Amino acid sequence: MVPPSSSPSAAAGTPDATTPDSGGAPSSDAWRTEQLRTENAYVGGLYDRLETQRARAADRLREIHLQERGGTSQSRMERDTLEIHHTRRLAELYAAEYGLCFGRIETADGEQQYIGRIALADDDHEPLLTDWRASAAEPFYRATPAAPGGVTGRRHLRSKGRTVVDFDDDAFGVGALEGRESSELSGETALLASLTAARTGRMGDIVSTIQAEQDQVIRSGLSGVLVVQGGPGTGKTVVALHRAAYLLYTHRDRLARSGVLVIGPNTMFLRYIDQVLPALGESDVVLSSIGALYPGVTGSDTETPEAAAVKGDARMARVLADALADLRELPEESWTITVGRRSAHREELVIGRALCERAHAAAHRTGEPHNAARSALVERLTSELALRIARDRGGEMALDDVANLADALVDEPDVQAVVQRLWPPVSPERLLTTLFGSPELLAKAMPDFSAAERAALLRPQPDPEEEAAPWTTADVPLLDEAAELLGPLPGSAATRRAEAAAEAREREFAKLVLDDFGVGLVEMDAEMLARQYRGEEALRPLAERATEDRTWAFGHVIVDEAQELSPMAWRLLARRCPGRSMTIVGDLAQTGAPAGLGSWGEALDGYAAGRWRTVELTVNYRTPAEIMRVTEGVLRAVDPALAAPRAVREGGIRPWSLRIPADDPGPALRAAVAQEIAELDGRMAIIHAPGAPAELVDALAGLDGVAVADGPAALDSPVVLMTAAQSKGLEFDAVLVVEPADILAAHSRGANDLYVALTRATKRLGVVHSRELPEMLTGLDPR
Ligand SMILES: Nc1ncnc2c1ncn2[C@@H]1O[C@H](COP(=O)(O)OP(=O)(O)OP(=O)(O)O)[C@@H](O)[C@H]1O
Repeated sequence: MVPPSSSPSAAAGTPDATTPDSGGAPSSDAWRTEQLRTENAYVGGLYDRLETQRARAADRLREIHLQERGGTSQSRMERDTLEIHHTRRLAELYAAEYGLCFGRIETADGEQQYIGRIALADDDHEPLLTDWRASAAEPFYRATPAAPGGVTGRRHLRSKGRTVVDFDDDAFGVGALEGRESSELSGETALLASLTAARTGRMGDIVSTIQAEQDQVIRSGLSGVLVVQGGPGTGKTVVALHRAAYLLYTHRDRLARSGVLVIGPNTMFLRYIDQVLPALGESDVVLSSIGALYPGVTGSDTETPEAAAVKGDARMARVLADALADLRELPEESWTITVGRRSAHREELVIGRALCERAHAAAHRTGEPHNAARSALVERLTSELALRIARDRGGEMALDDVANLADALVDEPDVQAVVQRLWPPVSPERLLTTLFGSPELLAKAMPDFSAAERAALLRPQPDPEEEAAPWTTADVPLLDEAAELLGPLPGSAATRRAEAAAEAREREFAKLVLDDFGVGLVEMDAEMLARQYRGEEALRPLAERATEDRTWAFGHVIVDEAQELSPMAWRLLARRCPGRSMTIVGDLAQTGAPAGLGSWGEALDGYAAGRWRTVELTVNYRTPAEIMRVTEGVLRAVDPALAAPRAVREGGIRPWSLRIPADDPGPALRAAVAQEIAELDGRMAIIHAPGAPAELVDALAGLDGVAVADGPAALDSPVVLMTAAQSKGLEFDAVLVVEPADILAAHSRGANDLYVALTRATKRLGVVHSRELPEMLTGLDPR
């Protein structure tokens, strides 16, 4: 319970708490101290209430745990469901600890409403705290001095632990204070404090300082495809994650069953963002990169840009279908086989091309994927052969006998060999390996690609004794496309794994059932068992179930750095989101991938024509104005028509450049890095062109805290060495760009990569070079 002295009505009792009484000025120490005392009393009451709620949820959980494990399976299921519910609630209540309440609004009628991470009410259901996602909280984020929408005052609270240590007031309308400059930023002081705080290697949430244009994106409707275009640092990533939390809150019934998928460019980025949603109390979200969307495979980033571009090309869908068609043989004229080798009815059969074509047609007519359609081919082939045998034997043969004969033919080795040639069972892995290993097949299936493009895909057939080359990220959409064409392969490793897991779960469930009813006492109806089993299955965490299932249909898909996705990756995502409820977040100026996008229509017109809308974010929260000025020429080189987002602040630190000797760059580079480390408060990235950074690593060897970005954990180091492509989506207090001319020259989208590298810093930017500085880089102070 909130203590009476600090109840909402008591706080409202100071009619305009955001303005001073007649004796004080808004910034007078006495007035601020008094305001802080009032706010602390209220917020203290909210924490008491939070504790009460936690204790209640913990008690409920304890009661559930104390219940006998016995009872019917139905009652155990109910118990498990309740356990999940209360565990989740408890997690939510704990996640809300930090910054539980971060602001309040006041309306003309004197009503005050406190806004926080979750909703809290007293025992009479009187609201004490409004959840930031509730529609009632919208004015807190949307009100501006120009469009206050009934809000007369807004206060942002800043806390340390459970104590409110400061607050900022935005004044509106009639209550606006004279002489105070009105800013279009909401909670400016809190915002700037958060933007200039030292980075930790993990993205944090921004619930307390979401800006109006960002709030519109977050609360945009669920259906259709929302494209959020915005330059570097405009908050696209953080906004997309808050949108996931908002959508799960607002459409819980729909999305809790199907889940939300968030796609990021690589595992390092996923690690960078992975604490945002848990901090907002959300767990039914799957974070993945495209390279991890095919169960059982983790795509590596070892692809050449040429191969990645070809593999991402939309025409590859047809190439795979043609390559598959090529694996289905037809005889030139006929094949002759022997059946009944071990019986008295040994006979030779001629299987002509026309029969094989009819069998192929029967399989195609099913409309099933390749592996599933095989049985129709077998049926057609064996029944025609059985009829022929019956006719050849003369005399009448009962229909049942013909059917039995057809069944027997299925097991004939020669018939099986024919079926194998006509319609071999194929796994996605085998289809790709066969295609990439055969210049002839590549030439046949890819007539409209150049010889160089076909050569980019060629790789040696793996020696059966040796481990095959690992699959790459660009292979994953192809594997998925192939899986769609082929359907599951009975007996494949992936199917066996899934079957084994399912069997284990079924056994566990069957054991429960037997425990309930006793062996042999009750005959369970199979359908009932299955229903019960599906119930158990639903209790497994959604993220686990969705990740294992290639055919999972997500309720909403969020794609970050979406400009990097190839047409084949878009096809894969469209399959994962048949309802086309998506949020697409990106910046066409930052496209670095060879198969990446030139326009949003390229990706979306094919899947969601007339169902996608675009919004633009225009303010750069990350990069100070001094650094953005350095990037102006680079952005022009990317595309003269593009406009940079407006930097929200000057940083006060001039970006610099340092020329180092070309013949022995090591010592000077090391000295420059050491100097930056000495200045560093937070995290730093040293960004270089693609290729082995051996000399960089050598030069920096022994410097404290320097790590190579070879995995997500590298972000825990104070200083990370990475390529421009790896730095996409990340941010650091300081950035050192090494040899920008090499980044520019690395590939056709080098300017885009350089733009990305230069815009990663929140405070300091240095450029170290031994070659000429590219002319497009201006505004650097030479050291
Ligand atoms: N309203 C806000 N309050 C506090 N911090 C914010 C706000 N909006 C953005 N930021 C911060 O600005 C930084 C940039 O945000 P984010 O990474 O989401 O931008 P982005 O548009 O995805 O950038 P890029 O395209 O360059 O990767 C992050 O540190 C983010 O937390």
